[in-house]
Formats: sequence, structure tokens, C-alpha cells
Amino acid sequence: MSLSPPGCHDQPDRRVFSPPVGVSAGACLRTAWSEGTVMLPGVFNALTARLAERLGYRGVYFSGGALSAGWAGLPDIGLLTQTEFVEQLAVIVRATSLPVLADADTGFGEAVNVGRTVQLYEQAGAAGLHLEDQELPKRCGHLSGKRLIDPATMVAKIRAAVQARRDPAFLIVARTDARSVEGLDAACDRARRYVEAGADAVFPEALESLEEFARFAREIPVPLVANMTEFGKSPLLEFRDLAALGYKAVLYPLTAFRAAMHAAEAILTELRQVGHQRDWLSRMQSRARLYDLLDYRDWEERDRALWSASGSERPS
Ligand SMILES: C[C@](O)(C(=O)O)[C@H](CC(=O)O)C(=O)O
Ligand SMILES: [Mg+2]
Repeated sequence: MSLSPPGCHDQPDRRVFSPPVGVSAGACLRTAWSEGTVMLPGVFNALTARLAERLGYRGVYFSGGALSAGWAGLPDIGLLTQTEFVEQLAVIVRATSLPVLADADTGFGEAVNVGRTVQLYEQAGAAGLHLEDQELPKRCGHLSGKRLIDPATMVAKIRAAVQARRDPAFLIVARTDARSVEGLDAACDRARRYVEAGADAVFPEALESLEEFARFAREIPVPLVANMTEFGKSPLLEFRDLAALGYKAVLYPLTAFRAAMHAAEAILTELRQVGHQRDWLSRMQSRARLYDLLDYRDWEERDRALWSASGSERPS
């Protein structure tokens, strides 16, 4: 028997024609966390979110890095606006019934701005968001040269976030980028302060070994989020090892994006050289698979049913 409330991922009809009724996305993600550890693949567009749902994931991650690079062609240094994030987040949320944990960078301003960000993310349908303690211009957490805001300023942001949510299940995740700036002790101290300020979960960014992940888990007794981004400072650990340490969510923020871009580069290079794409067909998503993912046939059937119910001829 499923423990998930109705409206969560494993509802019998997974086709997404209307949003789940009565259960918030935050509650869905909390349910998933209470049952174990969730893999959250980063989704760089709505179709990837649908794909993750079809493949049986229980949630997805809305990555600022993927949005900046994939949607805007820009580096992830805080260039996109709050409005751009919220609009694209809403597109993803509408495409899937999975709960979406969303990157909110530094919260798009000071504490009062963070409050409004939370309202907008919650209204867009996110399950929760994470806020990081970097100064602007922010960077990918796995790059050198980051600068942090002081802990008190971050605490004010977290308080603002907690006060602003309407749904108590909406998750406020505090990310600390302190490990590579001030060291692991400082990162743990910051995490404790953020939890005292009301954060539901902590995301320790750019830890450098399994032992560091373990120590963080021992010291910070709230749900933790691990980031398994590639080509960064953290080793690419096994999901089951992170789960065993008690991490509740493991992010793979740009995994699908990097693989897709690698494939796109290869096919576009070869097409230019060879003049056709025939050798690539078996490595492409077929039209049939795409339409399946889009529930194309269901849309056609709905259209047909609407016309036949009204007894009129469909104008061609
Ligand atoms: C998780 C992250 O915030 C993201 O935007 O996806 C990035 C990922 C990355 O750049 O690899 C991060 O800062 O870790
Ligand atoms: Mg980010």
C-alpha cells in the first residue's frame, strides 16, 4: 500500500491534465523524505520533467545553473531575474505531477525580497526552495572565489522565508557555501544557526569527501540535501551511501543537461561534416517516443471527445 497522499507521484493516473487536488507539493516531498531518500534529477525543461516522472523518479530539481545555461545561454552568476526564475519554474511545475525542489540562488535581494521570492515560488507550485549564503555576484558552488554574506544576514533571510510561506509544508532549505570559503567547522556552525532560524533542511555545498558528508550528517540533525554535480569539488558518491548517512535528497542538477549537450555537440558536429544524420537515428529520441512522452494521443482523443459530446462537426 502506498503511504503517499493522493495527488503525489504514485497516483494511478500519472497523466498530467490537471494539478493534483488537495495535497501541496511540499507535503508530497515531505512524504517522500519520510519514506526514504529521494533522487532529484535537475530538469532543464518541461519535457525532461515529464521524462523523469515516466522513469519513476519521485521528484525533480529546478536548477538555476541549468536554467541560466540551457534556457538563457548565460553563466550561473545571478544574471537572471526573480521573474524569469518564477516563470520558468511554473512551466516545469505545470508539466509534471512530481514535487519540484527549486533553486532560488541568493533569494533575489535582501531579506524582504526573500519573503516575496518564497510567496512567488509557492504560488508557482514549488515544493520548496533553497537559498544560499553567497554574496552577489554569486557563483556555482563548486568554483573558487566565492564570497559569503555574514551569518546574521543569512539568518534574517531564512526568517523572512519562513514567515512568508503560507503552506507550512513548503520546504525552506538553507544552503551554505561555507565549506570552500571558511572551512567545514564554519559550515557546520552556519548550518546550526540556519536551522535555529527555522530552516527545514540544510544543503552543505561542495563538501570534499564521504567523511565530510558523514561529519555534516552527524552534526546537523535535520534533513540534508547532497549535491552530486559533476566536474566539481565533491566526489560522485553512491546514492545508497548518501542515503545511509541520512541525506534525504540527492541532487543531480546538470546530469541530464550535460549528457544532452554532449550528444547535441556530437550530432551537430557530425551533421556538418557528413551532410546527413542517418547514422544517428538509433541514438535519437524517436517521434513515437516523443509523442508518447507528450501524451499526444490523449490530447487528440480529448479533442475528439469534446467535439463528439457537443454533437457538432469539427471544422477542418
Ligand atoms: C546546484 C546548483 O546550484 C544549480 O544551479 O544547479 C549548481 C550546480 C553546478 O553549477 O554544478 C551549484 O552551484 O552547485
Ligand atoms: Mg544554483
